[in-house]
Amino acid sequence: MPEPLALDVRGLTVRYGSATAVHDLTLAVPRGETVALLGANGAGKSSVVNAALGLFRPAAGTVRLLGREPAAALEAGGVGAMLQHGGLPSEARVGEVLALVRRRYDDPWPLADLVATAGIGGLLDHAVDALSGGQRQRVLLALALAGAPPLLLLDEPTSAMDVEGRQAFWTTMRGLAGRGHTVVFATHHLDEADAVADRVVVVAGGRVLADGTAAAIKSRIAGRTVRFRCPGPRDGLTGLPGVTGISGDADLVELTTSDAEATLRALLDSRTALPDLEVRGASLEQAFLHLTTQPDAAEPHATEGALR
Ligand SMILES: Nc1ncnc2c1ncn2[C@@H]1O[C@H](COP(=O)(O)OP(=O)(O)OP(=O)(O)O)[C@@H](O)[C@H]1O
Repeated sequence: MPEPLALDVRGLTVRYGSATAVHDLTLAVPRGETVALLGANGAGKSSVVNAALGLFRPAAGTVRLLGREPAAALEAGGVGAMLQHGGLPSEARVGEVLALVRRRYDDPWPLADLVATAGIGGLLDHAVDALSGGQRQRVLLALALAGAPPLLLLDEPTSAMDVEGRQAFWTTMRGLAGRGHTVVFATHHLDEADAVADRVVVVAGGRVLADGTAAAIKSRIAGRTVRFRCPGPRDGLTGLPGVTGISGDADLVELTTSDAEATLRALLDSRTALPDLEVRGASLEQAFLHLTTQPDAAEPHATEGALR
């Protein structure tokens, strides 16, 4: 018998009243993968995570976590979750909550290591009501890890963390992935997805728009970007050979081009200087915007699984 998938979502449809938030979505995550769910606000990421955790009964479709129904997988301690609006009991101290949750498991994550891994050493005596947003997320991480679960489902786990907290968090996740844990996380931080995930699933309108490595998704944008400092007028830049788009701020211009060489030749012919010139491949952010702003971005025929 092959090992069951860590996360096996088939034909998932989620409705809130008459509105359909997730349409017939299928997502298969083998054990050991780190998968990022990307999507704009309202794309359906939380709905997928919450349905995967069995928090409500979907309108259609099935979910299996580690080969079991969500409730059974959670009961068995196989799944750790961080929800977007994850609650903590009020009027308790962090250490008390952690002890309570660890007691649920036969073989909990050793306390000292758990505290160090989640970076909450200085918080154990703090009242949960007095935690900052980022501290709260670290405590929620510790609770999610308390049973040393093979599967982690994380909904925007770093949204309230500062840069240092985010870096520490992803170092922890990389360590877990290296030890064979499966990590599925929703995020708006495309840099995190690019740096951490083996696989990126772009969701729009409750459907999978693209599913592949960050490199494969970036390659969906043909061409490269040409950047340079340009405080003066930008007339004619969009008409240069190869240029498919223009962005940037007051000082810096960024041209997307399907033919960087032709664009550069034309720029050098027309300008005496191109200060701070850089030519780069497309970023995941550009690919994401490109994918999610296509007119047919959320139509049923979108390219589910096309990159795998
Ligand atoms: N409890 C609910 N009742 C009604 N509509 C809901 C509910 N939860 C989500 N929705 C709607 O379902 C759609 C998908 O929402 P969801 O929260 O899954 O998106 P998301 O990708 O997680 O968004 P965000 O990045 O903003 O967290 C949205 O249109 C949202 O308004």
